[in-house]
Amino acid sequence: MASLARRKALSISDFLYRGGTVRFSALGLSSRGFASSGSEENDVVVIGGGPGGYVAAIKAAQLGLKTTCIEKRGALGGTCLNVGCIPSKANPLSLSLSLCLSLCALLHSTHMYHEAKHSFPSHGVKFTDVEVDLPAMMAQKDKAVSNLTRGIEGLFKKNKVNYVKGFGKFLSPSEISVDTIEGGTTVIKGKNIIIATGSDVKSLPGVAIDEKKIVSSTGALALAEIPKKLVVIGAGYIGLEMGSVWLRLGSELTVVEFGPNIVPSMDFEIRKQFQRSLEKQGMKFMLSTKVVAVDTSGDEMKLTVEPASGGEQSVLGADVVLVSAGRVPYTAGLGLDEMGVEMDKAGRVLVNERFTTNVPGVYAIGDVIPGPMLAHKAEEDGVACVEFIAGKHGHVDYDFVPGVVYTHPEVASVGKTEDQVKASGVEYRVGKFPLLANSRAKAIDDAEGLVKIIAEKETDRVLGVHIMSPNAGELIHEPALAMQYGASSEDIARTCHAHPTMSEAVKEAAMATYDKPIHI
Ligand SMILES: Cc1cc2nc3c(=O)[nH]c(=O)nc-3n(C[C@H](O)[C@H](O)[C@H](O)COP(=O)(O)OP(=O)(O)OC[C@H]3O[C@@H](n4cnc5c(N)ncnc54)[C@H](O)[C@@H]3O)c2cc1C
Ligand SMILES: NC(=O)c1ccc[n+]([C@@H]2O[C@H](COP(=O)([O-])OP(=O)(O)OC[C@H]3O[C@@H](n4cnc5c(N)ncnc54)[C@H](O)[C@@H]3O)[C@@H](O)[C@H]2O)c1
Repeated sequence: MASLARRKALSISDFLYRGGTVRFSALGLSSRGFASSGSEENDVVVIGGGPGGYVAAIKAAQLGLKTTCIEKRGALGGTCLNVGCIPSKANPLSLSLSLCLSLCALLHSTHMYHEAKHSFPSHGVKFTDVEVDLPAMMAQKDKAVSNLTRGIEGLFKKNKVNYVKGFGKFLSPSEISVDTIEGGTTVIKGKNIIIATGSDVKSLPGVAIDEKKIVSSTGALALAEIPKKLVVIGAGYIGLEMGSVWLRLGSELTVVEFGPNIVPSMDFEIRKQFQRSLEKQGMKFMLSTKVVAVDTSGDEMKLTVEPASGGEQSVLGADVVLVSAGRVPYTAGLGLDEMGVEMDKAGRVLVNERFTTNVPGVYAIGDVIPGPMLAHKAEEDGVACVEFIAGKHGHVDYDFVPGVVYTHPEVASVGKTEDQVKASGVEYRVGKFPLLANSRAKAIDDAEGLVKIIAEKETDRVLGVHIMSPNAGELIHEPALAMQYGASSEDIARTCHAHPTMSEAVKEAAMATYDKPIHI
C-alpha cells in the first residue's frame, strides 16, 4: 500500500512532515528500485553538498546505491563547511568561506585572546603585551577549515560517490541538468533525487547587503579590519556568536533585536542569565527595536531605529552592520515550481515523514525543509532519507536535536523549555544547579552559569535540559542520550560521574529535580 501511495502525487496537506514530535521509523521500500551497478542512471542524485547533502551521498553509497552529488560552489561542505577553494570573479559563491567552521575557529581564537588579556593575570600568568594579528587569525581559520573540508572529497572517493561540480536544475523528476563549473551542460539521471540546497541569509528591506560595510555572516567572517562600531541586527545564534568575536577584538557592539528577548527559542531563566553575562562582557542590546533605514553616504553609516511597535526614532552610528535576522530556504533556479513541488509560504519544501515531496521520487532534507536549521539535524535527515530510499528504517527525532550557542559561556539545550512544558499542561518539576557550586568550574575560575532540568512530575521522565557553562555544547550530549532513551532525572543522578568535572553539575541538577543536591 505504501509504495502504491507513492506512485501518484500525494496531497502533501494530508501527509505533511510535522516538524515537532516525529519518530521516523516506519519500514520503507523504495517504489523506484535500484540501478544495477554500471548503469548510467543513478539510484540517488543529491543536489547540494552541504552537511545534509554530502552525508546523504556518502550514506547512500555505503548502502550500495549508485550515487551522484551535484554542488555548485566547487567545494563540498555547504554553508557549514565550505571553503572557497576556486576563487573566481565570475563565480562569487566560490569565494564564500566556511560558516559554521570559520565561526567556530574565530570564536576559539578570540576567546584565547580575551582569556590572555583578562583571565591569565588572575591565574598568575603575566605578559608584558598581548596583541591581535588579524591576518594571522584569519589565516589560521582558513587553514583549519581547509584541512577539514578537503577530507570530504576524499570520503567521496573512498565511498565511490560521483561528484559533479555545477548548478543543478530539474528537467523532470528523474533528470537534472547541470551547468558545470568548467562550462557546458550535462544531464544526470536518477531514480531518486534529493534536494539538499540549504539556505541563504534573509535580507531586510532598506538594508542592502554589500558584504563590505553591510555584511551577512559570510562577510563578517572575513572583515579586513576590526570595526570600531559594529551594529548587529538580530540577537539570534549568528548575531551573538559573531558579535562575541568582534566584541572580544575590541569593537563597540550594539545588537538591535526586533523581539522582546534575545534568542527567542531559549529557556527564559537561562536567557536572563545569558543576557546579563553578555552585557557584562560589553554587548549592548536594543530589544523590541527595528532598523528602518541605513544611510551609507558618509564615512560612518547612520542607522535609523525605532520601537518595534512604532514610535520615536533615534540614530545609531556604525562602521559595519551585520544582518543576522534569520535564514531562508534556498531553491532559486532549481525549477521546483515547474515540477509542481509543494512549498510553504516561507519557501520551504514540504516533505512527509519519509522526506518525500508530493512528487514521487523527489525528496528534500536539511535547511530547505521545515525544522531547526542546524548542520547536525541536516546530517540526520540525510541519513534517514537514504535509509528510507534503500528500504531500511530511517530515524530522526526532532524532539532531541540539541542546540548550542558557541559564545562564552556556551548555552546548550535539548528538549522543551519550561514555558513549552507549562503550555503543554503536563505537571513538572524543575531542578537547578549553579556552576558556582561546581568544584571544577571554581578551580578554573570559570563558574558562570547553571544547569536546569525539567522532568515530568508523575514519571520523572526528563523533558528538557538547559545548560549555560563553559563547554555546555559538550555537556549537553549526556542529557540528549538520556532523553533519547527515556531516562528519568533519577537515572541521571544515580549514574556515577567523574570528579572533578563540570558534568557533575548535570548530576547535581538531576538530584535537585527528583530529590536534593549535595553541594548546595
Ligand atoms: C554563520 C553560520 C554559522 C553556523 N554555525 C552552525 C553551527 O555551529 N552548528 C550548526 O549545527 N549549524 C550551524 N549553522 C547552520 C548550518 O550551517 C546549516 O544548518 C547547514 O549548513 C545546513 O545544511 P544543508 O546541507 O541543508 O545546507 P547547506 O549547508 O546550505 O548546503 C547546501 C549546498 O547546496 C548547494 N546548492 C544550492 N543550490 C544548488 C543547485 N541548484 N545546484 C547545486 N548545488 C546547489 C549550495 O552551494 C550549498 O553548498 C551555521 C550557519 C551559519 C550561516
Ligand atoms: N551555533 C549554531 O548552531 C548556529 C550558529 C549560527 C547559525 N545557526 C543557524 O542559522 C540560523 C540563522 O541564524 P540567525 O542568527 O540569522 O537567525 P536566528 O533565527 O537564530 O535569529 C534571528 C534573530 O533576528 C531577529 N529578527 C528577525 N527579524 C528582525 C528584524 N527585522 N530586526 C531585528 N531583529 C530581527 C529574530 O527575532 C531573532 O532573534 C539559525 O536559525 C540557526 O539555526 C546555528
